Amino acid sequence: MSERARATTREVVGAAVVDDLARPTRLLAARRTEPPALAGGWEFPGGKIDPGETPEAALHRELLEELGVEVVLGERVPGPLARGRWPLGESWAMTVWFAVVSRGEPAPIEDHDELRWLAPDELDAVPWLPADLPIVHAIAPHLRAPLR
Ligand SMILES: Nc1nc2c([nH]c(=O)n2[C@H]2C[C@H](O)[C@@H](COP(=O)(O)OP(=O)(O)OP(=O)(O)O)O2)c(=O)[nH]1
Repeated sequence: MSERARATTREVVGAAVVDDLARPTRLLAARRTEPPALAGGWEFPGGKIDPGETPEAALHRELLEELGVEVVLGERVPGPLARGRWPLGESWAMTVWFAVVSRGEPAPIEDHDELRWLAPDELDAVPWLPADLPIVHAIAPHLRAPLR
């Protein structure tokens, strides 16, 4: 990453929403509706941090706006950049937390048109945004096969 890109890195937060923080068996994926270049790609719900907002507050706000849920945040999914963030192209970086829903039922209210709970063997079943693939692969070993 160039010095210029580093100087202008924009901060994004995302949630790896799972069914259970202690024994996760499913990961929630959300399909974007915009912008056109990203529409149809699957991602971690979340978004940009507003000025003056903490990353955690931004994530709670985004999940309420986008999915209509309150969550409890767990550990971060540590990425390769400073402060454990994940690169999103040249000029964006995303911090990702495991999260579990504490109130409400996730629905594609804003910015998404479909949600899917993915079991470990379904993680590759949706076309993730390219930058998200390494994050999905980092999460995969944490997911256990659901009890049937
Ligand atoms: N939220 C989210 N954004 C991602 C992911 N992967 C990825 O490349 N991105 C990109 C897409 C966008 O360029 C940027 C985040 O923007 P966003 O559109 O989600 O942010 P926002 O909800 O605050 O949007 P807005 O208010 O500016 O419209 O990061 C991901 O997993 N989750």
